Amino acid sequence: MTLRIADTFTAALTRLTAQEQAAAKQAAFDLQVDPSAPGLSLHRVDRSRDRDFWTARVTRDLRIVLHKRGPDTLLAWVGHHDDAYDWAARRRLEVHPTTGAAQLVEVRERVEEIRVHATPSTPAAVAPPALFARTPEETLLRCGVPPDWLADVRAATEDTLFDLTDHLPAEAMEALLNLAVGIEPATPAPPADPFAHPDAQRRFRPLVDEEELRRALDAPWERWTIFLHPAQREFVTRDFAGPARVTGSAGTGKTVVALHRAVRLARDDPSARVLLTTYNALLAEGLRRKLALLGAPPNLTASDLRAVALTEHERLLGPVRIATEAEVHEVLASAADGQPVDAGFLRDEWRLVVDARDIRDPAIYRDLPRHGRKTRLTGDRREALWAIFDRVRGLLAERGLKTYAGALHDTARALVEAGARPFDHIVVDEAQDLSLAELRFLHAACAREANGLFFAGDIGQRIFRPAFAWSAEGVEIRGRSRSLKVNYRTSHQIRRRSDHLLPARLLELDGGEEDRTGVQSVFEGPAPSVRVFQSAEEEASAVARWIGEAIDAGIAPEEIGVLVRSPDELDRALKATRLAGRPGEKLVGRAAPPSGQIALAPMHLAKGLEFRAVAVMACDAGVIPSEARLLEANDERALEEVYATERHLLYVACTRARERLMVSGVTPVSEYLEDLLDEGPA
Ligand SMILES: Nc1ncnc2c1ncn2[C@@H]1O[C@H](COP(=O)(O)OP(=O)(O)OP(=O)(O)O)[C@@H](O)[C@H]1O
Repeated sequence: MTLRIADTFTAALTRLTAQEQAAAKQAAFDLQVDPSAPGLSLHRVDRSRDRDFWTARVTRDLRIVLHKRGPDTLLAWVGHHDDAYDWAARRRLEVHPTTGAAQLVEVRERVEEIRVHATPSTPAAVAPPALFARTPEETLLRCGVPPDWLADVRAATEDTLFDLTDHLPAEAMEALLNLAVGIEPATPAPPADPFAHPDAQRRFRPLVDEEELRRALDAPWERWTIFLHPAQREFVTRDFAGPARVTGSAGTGKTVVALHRAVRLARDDPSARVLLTTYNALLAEGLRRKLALLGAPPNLTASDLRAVALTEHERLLGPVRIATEAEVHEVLASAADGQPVDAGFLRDEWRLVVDARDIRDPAIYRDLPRHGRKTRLTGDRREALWAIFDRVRGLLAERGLKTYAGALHDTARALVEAGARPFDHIVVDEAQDLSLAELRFLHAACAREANGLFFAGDIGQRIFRPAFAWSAEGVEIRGRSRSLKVNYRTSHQIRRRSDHLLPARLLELDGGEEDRTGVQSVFEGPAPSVRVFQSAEEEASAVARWIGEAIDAGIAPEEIGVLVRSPDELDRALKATRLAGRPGEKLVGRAAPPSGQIALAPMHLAKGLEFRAVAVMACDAGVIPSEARLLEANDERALEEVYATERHLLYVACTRARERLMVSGVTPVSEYLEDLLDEGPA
């Protein structure tokens, strides 16, 4: 027997109470062991056109809907008795005549309430045109639209297309959204096995053993644990001859790819040492939590980069103490004592050039092309500066200190010299924020070229580290980098508005270009609210009202986040939540939102989190972009960098929202709000 689980089953399971879920899971296990066990009292659903639908008894009132054909059993749905029979009566499992994919299709004539044809709020004179009125039928069929639904699709306008979301198979809906923006459906040859079609693989997953069934049922709301998009699956399973990368805007499932790929590599070769890593400890903790849902094999380590690097340093070079930022500043000041050099310039020159690139030779410093640093330096000036940097290294060594970048460079060198590369495969999440030293370390730590380094990241979300050309470090991903285009996290409305913050194309220093267009969200929600207030009090009251509305709409406090630019604005967030009668909890230095409470967080900490509702507040001029950072910028290039990363930060904050987003500030507001205020074309 082949037992499969449908995504409709996991979705239905999440709608049950915890007690009902436990009972349903037990029944699913019983079914896997013996689908004809008498306790399940199987009944055929006589009202269904599809004679292969059955129900299995879970409790007096709960039923699992099964589809049984030949040796195949599909867990299709679960719910209360009458709902279960109704659900099955309205469905058919069929093979799409054009794509050849297995589909659970809603029977058109049984759907009474479909609004597609009705446009009561729009007078006929201004009714928007039907999107696919002239599209050939054959193209719609290639999208996977079930033949019964062709007429509805033809009648759909921009305003009504999303009404079809609950009725059409998800893959057909996505293909239509693509078609609406000019992307033709891909047409793989129909497979011999309808369940082997990439569209079907997203909806039906064979369960090989009890362990897999347990994992699928333990976290049914995390649908990514079982149902991957074909583009995601490709990144997971594909073998690459060299370093490769998955990109994509916020919420397109890059982390999901990184997790599955790391697990896949570790399972394929139990003797391979696999590392899943990211740039900070909070994000690594998040990865470990998610990895637990996939059942990580023992040869897979998930850890933050700093911890991995310092462990390797200790193994090869002994323990190290990393200088704090204050210690580095102090050493720089002592080394420059008496010299006429600007402290800010010196710090940047050390941090962004000499230490970042591990320049140890004065001749190299003298001849260094100053990409990314616009200040011109004469030969004499470079010599004087070099003398200072030389003293800096001496002082650090005297004090038994290394900078983090310095420790990474030393470890990378030691790894190469010893030929002791600790990992066979390394998967890096949030790779846009890797520093040059970190990339060099990773390159040195990875033993294999094929399937060696794999990166997941979005250059539009680079918020911490300056950009640099990866190819100059021997990491050549060009030709092995592609982006994901389906957004699973944010509603169509929130994604579209947040996208206004970034250009449609982002350039990379290697000469690569990332095209951010053509992304589709899989669901709709209310339009984001972008507001400008006269005072902080007014803003706090409005955010409080907005929180109240979200809670009234059934969103739990822990599903709400209030994000601000920096810890300095957290009190404004706290005030708003107090006014809402739900004082939030500040999320400083923790990975997970507090249970039962609204999370208040600075934007930098929001990476890795997501909430059903997000208020991004206190976006005033001077707050974002941060005035302090702008004042610190020493040259035009540094200024551009501040503007870009602050913009990315706001983008990160807005895209943590799944369903509802409010963005606000007190006048004069941040210049970035202008972009968000503009609703753009619908
Ligand atoms: N195949 C899938 N099916 C259902 N949900 C998915 C799928 N892939 C991703 N998701 C969900 O989409 C959301 C975003 O996924 P993920 O965090 O991997 O995106 P990301 O591209 O890494 O985002 P960001 O760039 O913001 O870090 C998560 O809630 C995840 O559970």
